[in-house]
Amino acid sequence: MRRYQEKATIIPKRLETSQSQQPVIITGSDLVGSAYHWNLDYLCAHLGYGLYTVYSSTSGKFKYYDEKKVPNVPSFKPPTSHTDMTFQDFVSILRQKNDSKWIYLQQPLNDTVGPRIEMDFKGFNWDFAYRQMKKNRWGPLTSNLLLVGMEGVITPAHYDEQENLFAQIQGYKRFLLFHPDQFECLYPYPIFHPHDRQSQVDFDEPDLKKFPLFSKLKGYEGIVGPKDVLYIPMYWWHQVESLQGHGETISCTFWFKAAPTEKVVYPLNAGQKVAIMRNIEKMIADTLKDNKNMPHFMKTMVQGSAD
Ligand SMILES: CC1(C)c2ccccc2-c2ccc(C[C@@H](CC(=O)O)C(=O)C(=O)O)cc21
Ligand SMILES: [Zn+2]
Repeated sequence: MRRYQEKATIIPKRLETSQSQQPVIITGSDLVGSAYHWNLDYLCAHLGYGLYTVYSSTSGKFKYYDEKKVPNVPSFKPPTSHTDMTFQDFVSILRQKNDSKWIYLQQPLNDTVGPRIEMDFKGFNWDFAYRQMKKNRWGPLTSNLLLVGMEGVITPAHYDEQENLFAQIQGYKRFLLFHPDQFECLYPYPIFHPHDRQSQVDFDEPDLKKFPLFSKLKGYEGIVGPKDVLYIPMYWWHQVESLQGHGETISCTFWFKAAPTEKVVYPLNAGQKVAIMRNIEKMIADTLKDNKNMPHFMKTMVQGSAD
């Protein structure tokens, strides 16, 4: 990933989250201590023969897209494809080291896994996870995603709408994180677009004519290795690269719903403004029914009141 900017703030290392919705790399939590022995052979032997969703990309970049929104953009060409296969098949493709084919397994950890994996899963440091949940007033845990990525894969810049404790089990991942207030430097796709929540800017070849504020982007950088847990606050943009030279990466995410907003306190924070922008954009799209008119309609709305 070409360095898009000279200096990035290094994500601080702590023993647990602070209540300030700031990213931290948590060390020593043993959140997934019972999975430190997970490697490809162990997972092959114990994950069972369920089918796993495996994404493939010709570019090494895995820009997520929402299949339900593809009809909204007739010209949309999916940048990745996915198939379901057994973990054993995934590992044999991974080991073919065919460098024109990049693959990335992502799969909710559910009850199809074998008894050994279930035992490891039950052995996670749930006490730590729930302590962070209570301390930060997050909502309930919604899912744990198992991720196995080929070295070099990149998940381009996007934000998620849940709080995330990202546990690294094997390999190294470089994270670039950006505060929600960097929204205008990252030019998200429209909500109705399949790439909703993703940045339109290609960090390797940024089109500064089309996206001039990208050069003003300021962010955080951190490398997570085995046993590290990164707290990715909701609405924070992140781009993730599985570092070359350290083999495949194995990660597990812990996604929590947002904390309930009791009393709205002014001034609103950047995350709240993103939520409001999303709600307004959804209302306009529902009212207009025709997504093509959205940009013009919203520009008219703003320019109309420019004077
Ligand atoms: C790219 C991929 C495999 C994917 C394809 C299709 C649908 C969803 C996803 C998805 C969701 C989460 C991640 C993990 C992480 C990025 C990373 O670690 O690479 C991240 O963004 C997060 O933890 O929030 C990765 C993926
Ligand atoms: Zn994400």
